Amino acid sequence: MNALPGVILPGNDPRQSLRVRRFLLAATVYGLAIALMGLYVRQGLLAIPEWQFLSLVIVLVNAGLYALLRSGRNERFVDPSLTGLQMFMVCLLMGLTMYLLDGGRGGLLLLFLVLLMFGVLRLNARQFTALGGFALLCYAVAVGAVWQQRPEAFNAQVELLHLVALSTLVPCGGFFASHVSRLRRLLRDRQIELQRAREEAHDLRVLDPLTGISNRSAIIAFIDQEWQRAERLDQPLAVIFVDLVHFKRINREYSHATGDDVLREVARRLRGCVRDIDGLGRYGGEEFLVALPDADADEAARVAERLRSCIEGQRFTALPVRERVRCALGTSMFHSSDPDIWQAIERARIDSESG
Ligand SMILES: Nc1nc2c(ncn2[C@@H]2O[C@H](COP(=O)(O)OP(=O)(O)OP(=O)(O)O)[C@@H](O)[C@H]2O)c(=O)[nH]1
Repeated sequence: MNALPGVILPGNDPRQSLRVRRFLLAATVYGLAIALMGLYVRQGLLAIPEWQFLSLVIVLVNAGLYALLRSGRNERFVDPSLTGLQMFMVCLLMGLTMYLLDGGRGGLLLLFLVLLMFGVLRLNARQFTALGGFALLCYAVAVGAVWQQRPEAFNAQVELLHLVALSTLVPCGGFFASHVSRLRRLLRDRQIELQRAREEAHDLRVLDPLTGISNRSAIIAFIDQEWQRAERLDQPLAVIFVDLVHFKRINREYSHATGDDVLREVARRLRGCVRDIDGLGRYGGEEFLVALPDADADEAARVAERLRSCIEGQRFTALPVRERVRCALGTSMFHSSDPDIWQAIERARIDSESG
């Protein structure tokens, strides 16, 4: 079965693959029906040319459906699983088979019922009831035609029983279809919830809850990755250490909540001052790190000045007009002689203290 993906099944699309798998299962049942018809031929209930004709029609219908699914053209249909179309073909093929048989319709009818039950997997109760009604109609038309044209091949009592048995499929299948479609909805809701929970867990893992930018471990991981890339491509990598000066006083004079607002606003301004490819993270309480891939020392100094004016140049709405937030910035370049990223970060921190 492992060799199937890519050859018989579309290997790169799990939903298409599931549709083709389901189709192949139904095609196997058709294969069984053709084999069973061979027994009918031996019993004299079906003529050889009619068996060949039925087999050819079944093979052509299935080849067409497979080509639609495998080429991806099914995606253009309202229901890309083609369940409605497949069920429609089941009803027509069942009608044709029942018409051509001279007796023993019950046995093959069972296999067609199995094929109809595939509809339960995709159709809702209303659609399945309509399908069951259409199946009944096809059967009734087929045996009605036998009664008209070959009365010797028609047994009223048996056909009546078949029709009654077929009619029980409608409510039973409808019940299963509604149950399965409820389960499908439930599964979809659970998948959405799971996806949301995954995203939240990811955010909790990598984002700083106060500022929404990368947390310490995420910015360190980013720098580590960029450092390896810079080494490989022989490109420069700069880091800027940003420390808010006397932040303790802001907390003390205007409250911790005001301090939080200032930190959030600082993070927002920093984000607005760097490129999308640059890394920005909260390193500690009032300390931030900015990583600049492919930036040399001059570029890092220019960015540092821009960051300073972003923070110091405008007032913070959480603070009185006269109050300004000051910052100390330090820059550093990563060297290939550094044993790890911490040396460059430490150099930037020391640089911020001396500045
Ligand atoms: N509001 C708020 N304050 C924080 C947060 N994290 C750390 N701080 C505060 O930041 C201050 C950091 O103090 P220090 O390390 O002495 O830094 P500073 O007061 O800016 O002094 P210098 O860096 O030496 O200029 C402390 O008062 C912490 O309580 C936070 O999430 N929210």
